[in-house]
Amino acid sequence: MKQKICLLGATGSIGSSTLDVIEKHSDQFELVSVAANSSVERMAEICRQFLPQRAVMGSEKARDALAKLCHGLPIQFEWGSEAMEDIASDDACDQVMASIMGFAGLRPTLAAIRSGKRVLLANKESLVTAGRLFMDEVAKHNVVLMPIDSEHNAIYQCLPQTKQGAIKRDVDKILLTASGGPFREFSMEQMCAVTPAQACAHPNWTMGQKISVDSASLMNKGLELIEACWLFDVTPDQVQVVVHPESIIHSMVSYKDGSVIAQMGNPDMKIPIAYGMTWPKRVETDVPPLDLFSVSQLNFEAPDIKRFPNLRLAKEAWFMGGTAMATLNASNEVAVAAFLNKQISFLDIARINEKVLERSEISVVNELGAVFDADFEARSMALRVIDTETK
Ligand SMILES: NC(=O)C1=CN([C@@H]2O[C@H](COP(=O)(O)OP(=O)(O)OC[C@H]3O[C@@H](n4cnc5c(N)ncnc54)[C@H](OP(=O)(O)O)[C@@H]3O)[C@@H](O)[C@H]2O)C=CC1
Ligand SMILES: CC(=O)[C@@H](O)[C@H](O)COP(=O)(O)O
Ligand SMILES: [Mn+2]
Repeated sequence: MKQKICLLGATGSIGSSTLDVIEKHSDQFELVSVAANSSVERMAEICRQFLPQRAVMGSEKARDALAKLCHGLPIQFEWGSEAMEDIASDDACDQVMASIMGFAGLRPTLAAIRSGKRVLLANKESLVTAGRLFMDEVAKHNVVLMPIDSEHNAIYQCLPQTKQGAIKRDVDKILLTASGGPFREFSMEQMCAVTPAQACAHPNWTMGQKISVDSASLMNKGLELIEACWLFDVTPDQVQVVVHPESIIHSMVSYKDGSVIAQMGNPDMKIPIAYGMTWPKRVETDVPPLDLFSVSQLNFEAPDIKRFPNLRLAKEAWFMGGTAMATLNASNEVAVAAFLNKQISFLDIARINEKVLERSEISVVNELGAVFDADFEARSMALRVIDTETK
């Protein structure tokens, strides 16, 4: 029986790598539903090639445009967040790739969890913002949650495996690798004037714009630190961020006997995606095998939180607890969008995040509404800060 896949964020970078894996292993996988926001032409190509049963867009206008481009295809065209939740929980699928960018991915990812699907989690923002509630739902519905983020997938691979999944046993600490991004060696003065194009030019990975900017500001590592804490039930004190500019080691687990187990490979998301889709088995990918002679050297250094304060802010948000992580994430999403629109400078991103985190009221998260309220408030505050500072 083929595994039936629902692909949320089909038109993005993770979406595209997932489609490559599905295509290469079409004897094992079938794409049954897809969702994206507004990239109608790319979605039309996907629909023509894979003929999913259902395709959902972010707006009615985008849905209508897609339906027009795909006229005659036996596909149900829909729009809106409820339809996204519906395809993610539909009986027609077995696995959901959660690869919508940002907080917008939270509701459909939770819908997938609540309906017991295998969840392939790329959308780190949903776990970072909803944290404990998210993990409680995973436990309640006995869901296989496969981390797709390369570092977390690596950590998962480095842990002892059971039929239920990886377990944390005899672990001393997690070594979370970071490339350091395109500005690893830049001074503050140099970072003042960097452009969105420079920030999006990641040295090792080809990714969407938002996560690329996050990598450049080290917010990606901050989000990943929180992500690791929720996924592997550790605190930031048990996670050491290690800058490793080559992105060959994707993370490591250090055990109490002094052993360190690392997962390595060429930096290509098809590896963690295929692993998540086929676990506990492995399948071939078209990623070239790692040639250590051509890599030649692996380097390591400590992160510099003075130049990259977002990493510190993420750690602080974890210790503040409650809605602090949703607040920081929302501020960052707004600030990154403003940077990409050339409204603010690169260094303003962390400044805005710090102000919003400092000024926001942090509350306990007893139910999902608290997360959505914090997200809304922090977005409004971030926009106000940007508005005042750019006048
Ligand atoms: N790219 C990578 O290598 C990695 C990515 N991740 C995570 O995976 C997620 C996706 O990243 P990436 O693929 O790079 O991002 P992209 O920007 O390339 O793609 C984002 C996808 O999400 C869709 N989308 C955005 N907003 C909405 C919305 N409101 N409703 C529905 N769909 C929406 C986009 O649709 P449209 O095209 O129509 O806008 C697109 O399909 C992020 O959370 C990121 O942190 C994690 C590890 C690695
Ligand atoms: C591919 C992936 O998982 C990204 O999150 C990547 O790790 C970004 O790299 P850095 O944030 O380490 O620069
Ligand atoms: Mn990552």
